This record gives sequence, structure tokens and C-alpha cells, in this order.
Amino acid sequence: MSLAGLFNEHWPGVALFDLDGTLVDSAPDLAAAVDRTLEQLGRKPAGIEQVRQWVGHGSPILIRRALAGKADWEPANISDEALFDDALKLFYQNYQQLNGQHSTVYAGVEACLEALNERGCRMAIVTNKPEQFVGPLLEQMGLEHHFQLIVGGDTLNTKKPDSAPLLHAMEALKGSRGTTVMVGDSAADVSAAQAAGIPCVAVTYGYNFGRSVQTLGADAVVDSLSELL
Ligand SMILES: O=C(O)COP(=O)(O)O
Ligand SMILES: [Mg+2]
Repeated sequence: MSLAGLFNEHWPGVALFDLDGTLVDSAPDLAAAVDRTLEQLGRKPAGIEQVRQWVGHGSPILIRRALAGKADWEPANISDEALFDDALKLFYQNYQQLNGQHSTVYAGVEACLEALNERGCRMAIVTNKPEQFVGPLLEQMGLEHHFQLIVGGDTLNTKKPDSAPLLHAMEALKGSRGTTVMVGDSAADVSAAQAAGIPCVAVTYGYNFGRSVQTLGADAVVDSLSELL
């Protein structure tokens, strides 16, 4: 379906939004928390440009990537599971303190959410970010009132690219396959939407591991959420 078919005065009935890299540029705080964690473990910081490319599959994989220290984004195998457990715990403590401090809402997001709300569209956040951090970040960004539901990376037993978080949100918001759209920035979002049988709009400015979103097979690609209106 075209973008005009997906977003008009009648559609969508339900919109599912990814958070990091789609609504909020949270990489500065994620990177600060990763780097603080690495320093606490006596390691060199990774830096924001590197961390930006590791975000998208949830915090446990982010920390595995940081410990493996590899420049690429493939899920990293690390042999020391005790070190991983310690690092993840430290990361959660650090991110708890830093979450939202230097994060910003992308241009076009607020106007888009307001317009969809006015049209009666029901909206959920479907993110791989652990649930405990999602509400506080949305509140700090002034976006929480737009959403009826938050599905975090640990709300269910599986996360994106699995379809379950999307199907869970659709059921809760009474969205059918024909009336629900996913909006995201990465391969995990597009794959989850395809698995759930719903269309997906991808944004070009997010954290798709430094790769072009044009190749993901999204139904539409936009440079700003204002294009949805
Ligand atoms: O925490 C992550 O890895 C990414 O979260 P997202 O699903 O909102 O992009
Ligand atoms: Mg994202």
C-alpha cells in the first residue's frame, strides 16, 4: 500500500511506534551508560558513533556487542557469562541515572502524534528497550500522553523481530491486520511487521546499524514523520 493509503483521515486505526531511533534520539544516553559501564570494568569507552550502530536488539545484545568490542552489529558471542551478567547489571544502574538527560525528540514527531490522536488513532510503543526505562523516557520527552500501551523488550518472552510484541499490542488496542501500521527505524521493526502481517513505514534517520533502510523491504520510507500527514 502507498503512504497515502496507509495514512489518511480514515487510516490507520492503530499505529505501533518503535521508540529508539524513531521517536527519540536516545543514543547519547545509551552511549554514556555503555561507556560508563565499560570504564567501570576497566575497559576503553566505545563512543557514541559505535554505540549508535549497536542499538536495536535490546539492552542484553547491546551489552554483548559492547563487551565483544566488535565494530559490526552481528549478535556477539562472549565466553564469560558472569562478566556479561555484571556488565548488564551495571548498565541498567547507569542507564537508570542517565536515561533522558541528553535524549531528544526527532523533528516532526510531536505534530504527527498529535494529528493521529486527533483522528482517533490508537497508539502503542513497541520497543526493544527494557520496559522500566520506557515510561520515564516518554515522560521526560513529554510524549507519554499519546500512548495507550507500552510493550517493552522484556514485557513478553520475545522481542522484535518476533511478531509477538506487535500482535500483543494489536490485540490490546483492538487493531486488525487491515487497520494497523508499524513505524520503525531498523530491520527488527520491518521483520516483526512482516511476521505480524502488517505494513511498516521506515524512517531514514534512525539506527539501522549504519546501513540504508531502503534495503529493508518496508512499505514506505520517510525522512520525517511529518511526511505521514
Ligand atoms: O533498546 C533497543 O535496542 C532499541 O529499542 P527500539 O526497539 O525502540 O529501537
Ligand atoms: Mg529503533
